[in-house]
Amino acid sequence: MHLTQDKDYRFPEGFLWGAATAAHQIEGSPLADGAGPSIWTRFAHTPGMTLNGDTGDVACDHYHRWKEDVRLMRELGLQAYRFSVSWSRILPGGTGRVNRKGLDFYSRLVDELLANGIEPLLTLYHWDLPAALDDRGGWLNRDCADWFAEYGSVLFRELDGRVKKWVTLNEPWVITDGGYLHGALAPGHRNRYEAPIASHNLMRAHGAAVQAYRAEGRHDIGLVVNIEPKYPASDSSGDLAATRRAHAYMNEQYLHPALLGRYPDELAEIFGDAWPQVSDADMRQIRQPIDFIGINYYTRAVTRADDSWPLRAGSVRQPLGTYTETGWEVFPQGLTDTLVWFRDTYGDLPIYVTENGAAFFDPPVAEGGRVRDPLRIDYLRKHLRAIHDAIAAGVDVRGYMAWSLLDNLEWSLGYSKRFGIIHVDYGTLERTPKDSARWFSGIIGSHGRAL
Ligand SMILES: OC[C@@H]1[C@@H](O)[C@H](O)[C@@H](O)c2[nH]c(CCc3ccccc3)c[n+]21
Repeated sequence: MHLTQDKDYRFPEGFLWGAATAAHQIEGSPLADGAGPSIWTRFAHTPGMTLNGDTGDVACDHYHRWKEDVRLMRELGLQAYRFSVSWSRILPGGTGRVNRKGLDFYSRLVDELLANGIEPLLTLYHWDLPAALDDRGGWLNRDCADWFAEYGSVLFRELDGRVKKWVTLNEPWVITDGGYLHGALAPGHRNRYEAPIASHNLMRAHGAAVQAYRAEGRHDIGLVVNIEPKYPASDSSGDLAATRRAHAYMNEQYLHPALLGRYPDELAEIFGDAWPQVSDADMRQIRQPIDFIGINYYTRAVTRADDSWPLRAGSVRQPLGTYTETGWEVFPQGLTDTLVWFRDTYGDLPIYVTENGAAFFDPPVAEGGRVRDPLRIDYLRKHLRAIHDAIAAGVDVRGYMAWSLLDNLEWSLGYSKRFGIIHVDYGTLERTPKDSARWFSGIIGSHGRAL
C-alpha cells in the first residue's frame, strides 16, 4: 500500500497547467468600444436578479487591466489560460456587422499571452448571449445554430493559428437548467417545454460551429461540460431510478448527442410531453467529430428520489462531509470516477479538466500582502491527486485549468463567492496572489512532484 506522502505524483510530460476565467465575470466595461449588451447585462440590471444587485459593469476591470493579469499569469508560471470571448463585443447585434474594436481587444490579449509563453484556450460561449439575439428568441430559435456558426467563423478567421484550442460552449447543462428550466440564470425562464428545446438548439449550434471550424480552422476544437457524478443514497429501487435520471439529465444529456449521436432514454421519461421530437438530420449535425472534451468538476451528488420538479431526484447532504462556501461537498474521488467513467463510456478522446476549484471564506489581505487560503490548497491538491489516479488508470487527461485565476463575479451570487487563486479587492481592483497561487506555481514547476 502506498503511503500518500511517498507516492510520486509527477504528471506526464506536456501536461498543460493553467487557470480559467470567463468574459462576463472578469472584464467589466460591457458596453465599451461599440459592444452591444448581453443577456447578463440585461439580467443583472433587472431588480432582484442578482445578490445585492451586483452587475458586471466593473467586475475585475480586466478589460483595462489585461496586461497586468497576463504578467501575473507569467509570474505564476502558468502554461495556459482558458478565457471566453464576449459575443456582443464582436457582433454587437449578434449577427452581421463586426465590431473591429471588440476583435482587437481579444487579438491583443492573445498576442500578449503568446508573447509570455502562455497558450490560449478560447471559449466561444460562456453564457453571455447578445441581448439582440435573445430578442429574436435566443436559444429557442432554431436559427441560433447559424448565428453561432457565423460568430465562430469571425473568430476562427481572426485568431486561428494563434489560438489552437477552441471550445464551442461552456456547460450547456447550466445554460439550460439555469436559464430556461429553473430561471436562476439569464435569460431567467422557468419552462419545462423550453428547456429541452434550448438544450437541443445549443447542441445544434455546437455542431454548426464545429462544422464551420473544419472549413476555416486547422487546429483543435471541443466542448466543455460540467459533470457531477451521482451516487445513490441507498440501493432502494426508488433511489437507484432517481440516480439514473439525475445522471442522464446532468451528465449524459449533452455528451450522448455530441459523441454518440443520441439522447439518453431517461430524458423522455423526465420531460414527458415536453420532450421534443428530434430529426436524424439534427442528430447528425450535433455529432461532429471533436478533438477533445473539457470537463468541469466541482463536486458529487449523493442522490435519492424526491418530489422535485421535474427530475424527482435530489442530493443528500453528507453529515461527515466537508463543504465549500457554495455548499458543494469536497469529494476528490468523484473526479477520478468521472474521468474513468468518461473514458469507459465515450472512449479515449483526450480530456482537459477545464474547471476545478472552490470558494472558501478567504481572510482579508494581511500585512505584507498575504492571503492565507489553506482550504483551497487542500482542495486543489486532493483534486490534482485524483486526476493523477485517473491517469494511472490509463485515462488520457491532457491538462488542468484551475477555476479561477481571479476572484470574480459569480453570476447571480454576485461578488459574494471568491474562487480565485488571486485575490481581487473590488474597491481598488488591486490583485494579490493568494497562498494557493504560490503553491500552484510550485506544483507547475515540479510537474506535480510536490503534490
Ligand atoms: O461556480 C463556479 C464556476 C462558475 O464561476 C463558472 O462560470 C462556471 O463555468 C461553473 N460551472 C460550475 C459547475 C456547475 C455546477 C456545480 C455543481 C452542481 C451543478 C452545477 C461551477 N462554475
